[in-house]
Amino acid sequence: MQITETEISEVLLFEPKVYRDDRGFFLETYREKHLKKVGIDIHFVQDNLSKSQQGTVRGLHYQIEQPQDKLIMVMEGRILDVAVDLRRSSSTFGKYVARELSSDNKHQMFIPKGFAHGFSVLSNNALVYYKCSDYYCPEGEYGLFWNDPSLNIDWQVTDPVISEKDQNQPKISEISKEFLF
Ligand SMILES: Cc1cn([C@H]2C[C@H](O)[C@@H](COP(=O)(O)OP(=O)(O)O[C@H]3O[C@H](C)C(=O)[C@H](O)[C@H]3O)O2)c(=O)[nH]c1=O
Repeated sequence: MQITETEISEVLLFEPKVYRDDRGFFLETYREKHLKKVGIDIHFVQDNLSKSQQGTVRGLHYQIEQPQDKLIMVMEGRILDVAVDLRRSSSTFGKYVARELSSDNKHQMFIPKGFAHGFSVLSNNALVYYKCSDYYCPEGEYGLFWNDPSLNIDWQVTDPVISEKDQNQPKISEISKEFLF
């Protein structure tokens, strides 16, 4: 497993070793010791799987109560995965990391607590599987408007498919500090 920092150092890109042979391929999707090796001591308690059509944008979401670290991977298709820094004291507050994750490149993104997460679907469909270090807490879940001009995220999709909930999320400037990290 190759682990590299992104331009926001706490957001990491994981590149698993892929073993290919005449039958296909094998890779280990997760080993706790790989996180420990880079000083991350967390325990994932919930795994999620979502399927989305081309052009979907899911997010940007985060939990204040029961904040979640996430390890994102793509089982089918191609997404642009985005993490936005919502840590008020961070020098990269309001900045984001975006990486293409796909069933072809098998790359994974580790997104720690303190970040909002979202993704856009660049292929016909995308099956996105991710591990979370705390449980879903609907009453503690908050969102950030996907198309906030101050973030200026290029989701690489036209006419995005967005949930009504996500169309009505606040811009970062509209979020009061108790709903930030
Ligand atoms: C997130 C979640 C949702 N649900 C239920 C609640 C709704 O009835 C249904 C769809 O939920 P939602 O529309 O919030 O799903 P997404 O838009 O994919 O939300 C996710 O989008 C971004 C990309 C994230 O990183 C979060 O994990 C999560 O917020 O699943 C659950 O039962 N458990 C869960 O952990």
